[in-house]
Amino acid sequence: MALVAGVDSSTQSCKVVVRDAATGALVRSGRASHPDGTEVAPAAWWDALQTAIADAGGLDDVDAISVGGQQHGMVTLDENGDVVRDALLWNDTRSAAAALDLIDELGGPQAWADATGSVLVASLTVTKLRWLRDAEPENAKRVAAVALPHDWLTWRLAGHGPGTGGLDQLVTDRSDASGTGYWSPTTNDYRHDLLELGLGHDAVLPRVLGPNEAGPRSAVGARKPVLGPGAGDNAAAALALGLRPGDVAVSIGTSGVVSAVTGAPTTDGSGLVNGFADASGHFLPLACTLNASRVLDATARMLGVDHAGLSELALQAPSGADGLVLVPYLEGERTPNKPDATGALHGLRLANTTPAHLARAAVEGMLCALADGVDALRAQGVAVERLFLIGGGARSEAVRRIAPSVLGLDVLVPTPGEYVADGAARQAAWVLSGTDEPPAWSAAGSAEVFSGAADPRVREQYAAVRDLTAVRPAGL
Ligand SMILES: Nc1ncnc2c1ncn2[C@@H]1O[C@H](COP(=O)(O)OP(=O)(O)O)[C@@H](O)[C@H]1O
Ligand SMILES: O=C(CO)[C@@H](O)[C@H](O)COP(=O)(O)O
Repeated sequence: MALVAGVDSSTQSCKVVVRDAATGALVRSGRASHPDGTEVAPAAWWDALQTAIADAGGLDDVDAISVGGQQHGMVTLDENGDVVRDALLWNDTRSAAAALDLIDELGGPQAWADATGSVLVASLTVTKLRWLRDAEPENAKRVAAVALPHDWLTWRLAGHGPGTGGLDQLVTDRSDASGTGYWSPTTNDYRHDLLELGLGHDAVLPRVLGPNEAGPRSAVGARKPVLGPGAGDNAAAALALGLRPGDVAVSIGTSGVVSAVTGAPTTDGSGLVNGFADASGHFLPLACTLNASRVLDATARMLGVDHAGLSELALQAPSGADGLVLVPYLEGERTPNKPDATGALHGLRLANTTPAHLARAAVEGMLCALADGVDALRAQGVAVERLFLIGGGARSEAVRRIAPSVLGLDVLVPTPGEYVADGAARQAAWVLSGTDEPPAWSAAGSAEVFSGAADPRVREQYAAVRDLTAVRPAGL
């Protein structure tokens, strides 16, 4: 039995699954936590990967491995392969002004959407490079190569690292390259001119492998498993779910993501939909919020309950929480682009100031932002017939039961699992097989269907107040 491994190096943790390459059966798994914060030393991801691999029983019997991971994070390397500074993550908003500058310099939002599939916001890597050029020019000058979290971990698994050089051995895939702001999903080419516009000079970029193209061999694991191209986390999840036309994945992790696999690229000049590539050779239009599972975490904390307690409370209050609306911009927001916004509670009355109402408002507010994302995908011509709910937040009973009324469709909840790591494992099996198509197995198993009538009032009351938010006070 050949075994493959898949990794999800996500914002909050690292997960590893080991699966049977032929059947997809889960053999074992492991995990480890990542540090908090939007600025992280990449070494912490490497340490967590080691721990998660050990927790998953090691790689000695594994023949192929692929790494999926959080998108966009800026990993800068000097010519020796040393990290120049801590990575800025996808949810770090300090480059919001740089995004606006770059948009102006290229000729407006549509110019970026046409060139790269996406209008720039602070999440995209090129804006972080511009911030680096302006705020830390000495660091910017030392940058010899730019990678993303999954590229860097793949490179480390191949035996490279601080002091080894070997920048020309960096590899990536279409899906993650498409979130940089200097790669075109339509032409499949880097735009070194846009990289230079951001960073101020050219640099080595990882070679973009095809969806089932073998990378280097891993230095970790007795059999020196072949490394797959890896993927951005959302593309990996789509590969695990085996999304078909009409299927939309709604992921509630640190980020809230609505995405679909399509045969044609999108170039949304409004910026609501990022026109990314997927991990199967197609496209992945995607709307992403900065505020999803942590809105639930924070509300549970405020109420002094755990996730189960929050869910119970939310289900005690009526749909619409008697007019209480939570706008969930706790970390600023990306979709819509409001990097300096804060969250807000609207409609407070004596009748709705209960823990149950607050819990319900948190679940509904978080889901309303995702429902806006579903609408944004529809506006780009994406068919929305089936919604798959995944990510840590999909483990919440309240989220599952309230989602149909807010999203306006039944939701399918696959057996809770690590779909990003599973998609990476499926990619590894694809690379190992050398076939044109990925292996027939999907990791989704059977999905539980949650139904319920749409309650348009919930979205109406949210739409009425979602722009009424305060800006984060200076210095905070
Ligand atoms: N039962 C639950 N209800 C609500 N949220 C949950 C539940 N279980 C886990 N979470 C939250 O899900 C998040 C982790 O999900 P995950 O998809 O792994 O995130 P990420 O990929 O961003 O690291 C955490 O914020 C965690 O608190
Ligand atoms: O920025 C995006 C997508 O564009 C996020 O989806 C990140 O890729 C982080 O994902 P999670 O850690 O929340 O799963």
